[in-house]
Amino acid sequence: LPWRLTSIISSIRNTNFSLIEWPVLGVLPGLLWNAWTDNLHGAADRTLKETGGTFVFKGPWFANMDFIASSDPLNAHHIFSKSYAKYRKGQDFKAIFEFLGEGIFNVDGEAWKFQRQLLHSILNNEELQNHMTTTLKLKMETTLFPVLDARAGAEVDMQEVAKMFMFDNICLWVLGFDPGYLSVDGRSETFPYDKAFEEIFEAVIYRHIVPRGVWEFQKRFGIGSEKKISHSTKVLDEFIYNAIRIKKQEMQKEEQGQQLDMLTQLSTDKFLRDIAFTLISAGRDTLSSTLSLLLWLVATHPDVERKILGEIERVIGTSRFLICKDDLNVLVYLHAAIYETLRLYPPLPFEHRCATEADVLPSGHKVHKGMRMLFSMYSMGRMEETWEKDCMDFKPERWISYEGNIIHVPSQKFMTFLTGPRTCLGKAMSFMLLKFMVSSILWNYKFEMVEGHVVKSTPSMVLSMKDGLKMRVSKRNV
Ligand code: HEM
Repeated sequence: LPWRLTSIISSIRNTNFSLIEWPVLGVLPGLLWNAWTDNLHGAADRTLKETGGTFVFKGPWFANMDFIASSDPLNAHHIFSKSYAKYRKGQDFKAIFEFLGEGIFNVDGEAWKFQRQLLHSILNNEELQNHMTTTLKLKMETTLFPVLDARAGAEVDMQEVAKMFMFDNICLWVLGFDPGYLSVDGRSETFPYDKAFEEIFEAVIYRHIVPRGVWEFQKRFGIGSEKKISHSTKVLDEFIYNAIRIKKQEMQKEEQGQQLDMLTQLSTDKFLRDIAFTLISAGRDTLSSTLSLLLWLVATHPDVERKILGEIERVIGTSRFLICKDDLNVLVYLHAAIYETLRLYPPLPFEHRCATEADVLPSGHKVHKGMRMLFSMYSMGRMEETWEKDCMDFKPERWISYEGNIIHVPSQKFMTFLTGPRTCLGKAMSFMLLKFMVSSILWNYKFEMVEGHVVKSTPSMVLSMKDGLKMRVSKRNV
């Protein structure tokens, strides 16, 4: 064990990971787990910086675990755009993310094309977007603001509030009903969905760092994180299937016993479940993660807060909320602050692909067929080569041109929403919703960090704060 420990530590420090003697059944996964869990994405970032942006990880020959990790923009362009056909999600991705079923994140080829077209038209529908801002405003007025009023002066975990608030909203938009998770009475212990998502997203990281055979073995016998993932998937499935059943019954009633619409007829409950699960996971965590990280960054950068408030004042005037969607276009500094948050803290910190054939990356690294590619967006947002010497500073100004417009950064350099044909379909919508929420929240409430609270990240597929975001909230005199 001491020899292995030394070799593991030196491998982690060295530029090339070559772990030939991998004690597959537990020892190394456990060590790596402990070494990395404190700041997994930070550890990956440090290693990528030391290796010039790309390294090869060699697992034992029998475990099929070799992968290339990279944060190099040229490699990003190659993998996600130029040679896109050579890099697919692949069978490993599908197995790791099996809870997404046949949803868009998990499929390639024709199935992906079909869902992309379908979701593109749904997410860009103006009527739906207007409905979303209307319900969001209503939810802020009737739930979020009363919750913040009730807790004024007390310690509030704003990450938890953001998660509950986004979960209610996303269910309203995707499933058509509001589960009422966030309420003035506080968190309901009988509401297991938040925990279920968290357990799944943490277990996904585990599935990335242990050989497939190991977690499949654990899954078969219901051991450790695999037990949690199967329980959590069941909990969420029950919730979504139930919502689909109620929705279908309502539609049937509305149609007075006639046939349901074509899509509902064509779609099986399983297909609707996969799409709903995908949209809820795509929207809930990315938006709540950005919202809480932005609140934290604003609270710890008073100059940024002052500038955001100055800009909002010019648009909102004496009301509590933005009046119309067009007002959002004027909020350039807030737009830049959101970009800056997403650069330093991408809600989805890494991406995963599988090579369908042998290839050579622009960085010179050889790729063999079936090899996994892990791409760190977290590290990419912190590269001096792209973001200059002050890359670690939170500075929304870097996104604003001399003329006062948002500077366009090519997506292979700012990859928070990915680049290439599989770019996020919810980017424009996310900016709209975030600007609408953040402007109203910051205009009405002031947030200060609770003394001594340290913000740390969890080892999860979605960037999230380990001990929450403890803040003190007070009402502003608008
Ligand atoms: C700050 C917010 C968001 C960020 C940072 C973000 C980021 C991403 C990333 C990195 C991907 C690529 C994932 C992959 O290929 O594995 C993606 C894909 C996607 N996103 Fe987002 N997302 C955000 C919000 C949303 C929202 C609100 C929706 C809609 C409800 C959405 C819908 C989608 C869809 C449907 C895809 C799949 C695209 C495809 O595979 O062709 N996203 N997003």
